[in-house]
Amino acid sequence: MTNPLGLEGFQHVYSGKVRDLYAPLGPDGAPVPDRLMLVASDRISAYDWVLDTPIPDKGAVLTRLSLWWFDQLADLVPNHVVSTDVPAAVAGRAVIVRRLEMLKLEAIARAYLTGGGLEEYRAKGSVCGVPLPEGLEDGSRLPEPVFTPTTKAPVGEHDLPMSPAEVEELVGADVAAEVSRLTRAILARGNEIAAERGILIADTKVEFGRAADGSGGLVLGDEVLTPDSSRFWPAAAWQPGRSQPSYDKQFVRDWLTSPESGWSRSSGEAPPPLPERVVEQTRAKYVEAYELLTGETF
Ligand SMILES: N#Cc1c(N)ncnc1-c1cnn(Cc2cccc(F)c2)c1
Repeated sequence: MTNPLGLEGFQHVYSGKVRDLYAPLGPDGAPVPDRLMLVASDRISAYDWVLDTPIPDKGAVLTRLSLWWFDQLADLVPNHVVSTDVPAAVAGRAVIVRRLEMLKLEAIARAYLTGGGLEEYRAKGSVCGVPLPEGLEDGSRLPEPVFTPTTKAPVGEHDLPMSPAEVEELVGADVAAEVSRLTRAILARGNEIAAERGILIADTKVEFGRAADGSGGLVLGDEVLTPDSSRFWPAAAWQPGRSQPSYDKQFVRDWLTSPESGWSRSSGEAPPPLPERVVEQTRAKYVEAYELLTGETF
């Protein structure tokens, strides 16, 4: 398996849209059994495309934000973070984590109604089997966060909504209830903190695993409450009844859908490279979100 970043002592395991997974190698050249390294790239995706143009520092900003959230949530749930002692080539945007047996589901919670949840609500008056009040619109705040899990689809396929019964069949009733409780609690805590700082987190996707030896309970893996795993909205612009502007991707979306880009979503062609001003505006939004939420300077 090729090693895209040429990281000595690491074996490339998997590449997602914007992140990569590596296995640290031991002195014998074999993967260290209970460790992985998550690397966040500067890649950005929009309209289901990974864009050609990187956003400088995006990987580092989102890594630092996720680490900060793991700390804010440590009283709620243990996490997989081991250290940030990583190769210089990925310093600041990679994390050494405990290797877990990951649950085969995307644990999603929604605090505001939009996207796929809104579509289901409009069709059924409920989301993932949870009845919702009448009269909700795009962007409506839900009475409390709703657990709306999906499958982890193979690459190139779409994740599918899971009913409570399907989650219980997959992981058992007790673990299903705990995953639901924790996912909703993480989003509620995230919004308690973010709303004070001008950001609404409409929904979020987290991943849980269990220690490989089966000991202990659920461990929070992956990344947590970043603009890549969650919908971030500027609180000041919140207006139910329309599509909400994205905190971090609106400059990209606006340019790609403007005549200036010469691109059409329906063309099936890859989007063109982003102009430098859009790159700089987008980088600034990631840094702004990090600094507002954490109170730290990037
Ligand atoms: N986190 C975590 C994790 C863990 N602690 N133990 C075992 N497996 C995983 C794991 C497997 N896939 N992913 C998703 C993912 C994340 C980051 C980059 C990617 F390319 C892909 C996470």
